[in-house]
Amino acid sequence: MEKRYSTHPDHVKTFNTEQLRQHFLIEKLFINGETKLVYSMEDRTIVGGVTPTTDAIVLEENDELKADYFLERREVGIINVGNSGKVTVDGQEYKMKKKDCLYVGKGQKNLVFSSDSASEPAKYYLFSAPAHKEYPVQKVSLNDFEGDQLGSPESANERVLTRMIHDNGIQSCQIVMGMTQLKPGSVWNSMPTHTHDRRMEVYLYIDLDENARMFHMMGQPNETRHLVMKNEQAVISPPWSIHCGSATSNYTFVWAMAGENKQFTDMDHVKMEELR
Ligand SMILES: O=C(O)C(=O)C[C@H](O)C(=O)CO
Ligand SMILES: [Zn+2]
Repeated sequence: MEKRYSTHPDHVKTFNTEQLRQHFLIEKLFINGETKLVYSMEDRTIVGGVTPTTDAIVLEENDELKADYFLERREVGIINVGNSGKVTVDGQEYKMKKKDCLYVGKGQKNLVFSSDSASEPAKYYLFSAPAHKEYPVQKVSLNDFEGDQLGSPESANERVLTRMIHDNGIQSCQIVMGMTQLKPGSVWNSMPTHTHDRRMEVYLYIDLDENARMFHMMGQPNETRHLVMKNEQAVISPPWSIHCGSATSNYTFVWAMAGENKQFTDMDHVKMEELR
């Protein structure tokens, strides 16, 4: 499991492009036939990609966790961003279409991931955080929700935000997770921007054309930086950092947070005049 340490905002100011990418960007999450896991010290979250092809993949316990099994002290939100497949949780099978979301709580021992087609595999995006209590396994599909209509075509940020794991949805200890879909012609996400010192966040960009690029913004509001990202790449946002971006075409992104306040609306909005 790859490890990423927490960073101090004063240190991040000194990073060049490569250092910024090493600390915050997750370039390749989905590798055919493999599990890729990144342990971030930001709220002790784990970001992962599981891409089963011919054989099913079992989510193994990891030596770094010093646990008997992966979810001994953790919970996980799983969103399939690839083709259809199945996830089996302690013998119970869940069919997973693209953009279906499965929450698996602390204490579930055996997670097995498979794809319906080896040549067009499912791609399971995982976001895990420490958990103190067991919550039931639950599955939802994107079309179970209407979503919140945000932005406007005039501001190039017309989008539908869907909360899946949150206070009034699937219950969890720490995880808040969902996705935002940008309408054609709209390219800006999360503007006006915000921070939330109470929790970290990860954005995974999907449905982005192969030749399109995302210019993801991060940093303290008065000291911003950007990362150029491609489809299916993820970026870690420390609690003190803004997180927003604009791409050269529309896209979808999965957002996932963990920390001490699960209220989605707990955000410190940044005034445009503060941005530098
Ligand atoms: O489009 C948006 O705005 C978002 O999706 C914002 C994220 O959900 C977020 O950053 C929540 O804290
Ligand atoms: Zn946020």
